[in-house]
Amino acid sequence: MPPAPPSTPILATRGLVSGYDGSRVLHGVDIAIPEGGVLALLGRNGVGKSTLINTIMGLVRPMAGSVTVAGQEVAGARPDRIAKLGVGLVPQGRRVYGPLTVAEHLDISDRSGRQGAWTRERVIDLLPRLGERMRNRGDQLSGGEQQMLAIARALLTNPTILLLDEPSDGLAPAIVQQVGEVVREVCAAGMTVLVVEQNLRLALSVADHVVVMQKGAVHWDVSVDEFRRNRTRAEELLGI
Ligand SMILES: Nc1ncnc2c1ncn2[C@@H]1O[C@H](COP(=O)(O)OP(=O)(O)OP(=O)(O)O)[C@@H](O)[C@H]1O
Repeated sequence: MPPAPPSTPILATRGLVSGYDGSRVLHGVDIAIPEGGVLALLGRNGVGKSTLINTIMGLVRPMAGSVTVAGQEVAGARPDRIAKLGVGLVPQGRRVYGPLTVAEHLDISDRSGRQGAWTRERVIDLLPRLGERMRNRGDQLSGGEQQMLAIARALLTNPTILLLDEPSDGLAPAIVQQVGEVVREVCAAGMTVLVVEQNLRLALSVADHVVVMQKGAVHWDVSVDEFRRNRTRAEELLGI
């Protein structure tokens, strides 16, 4: 029997070059995630992790290279088109609007997102604290609650691929653990995930694959098991 053809990754970049005002931050990045895969994107500050996520989402315009979602080329497409193809973003810094209530945030995602299995009931079931805070404004929420809201908002758009940019940033250790549990549940539900995360323990607890970036390029692309076996190299690359 001939060997089965390699399955098309659901999210892939090839030779992706991107940056700001003509200056390059990404110098030809190749990543590929199979359906249901969870990739942790690691690297020191400023290597271009957020730039990669924002370029995939269409928020930063690529200068060259390709981004494909389920085989469809989307490099240079607008963020709303990329979202419609099933890419959801939990942005760095959460981007919660102070004057809007939790319910109003969720209404916006409900209206603008795709229909699917992530209903409001399911999302509140996953994030019960938000259910208790429905009438509270964004600026009345703790950092952890804002992060939960950012995750809820993205899930309500029913993505098939979720991009998470530093979900544990600035949170107390107990809250980091809660965020980790939520991310693990979302992954266990079969979501394809690309997560940028400084908290190595959290990153390795959710991911099956690791990409370490250096200076705008992929430096190391390995399974989590291989990463754990090369602890010294990992520490050297990440400066920990
Ligand atoms: N909006 C922007 N305009 C101009 N330069 C930017 C912008 N955003 C990021 N940069 C620059 O691009 C480079 C990569 O930043 P990026 O945020 O992608 O890195 P990162 O790996 O996500 O780092 P961190 O962990 O600090 O968030 C940095 O030199 C940064 O100053």
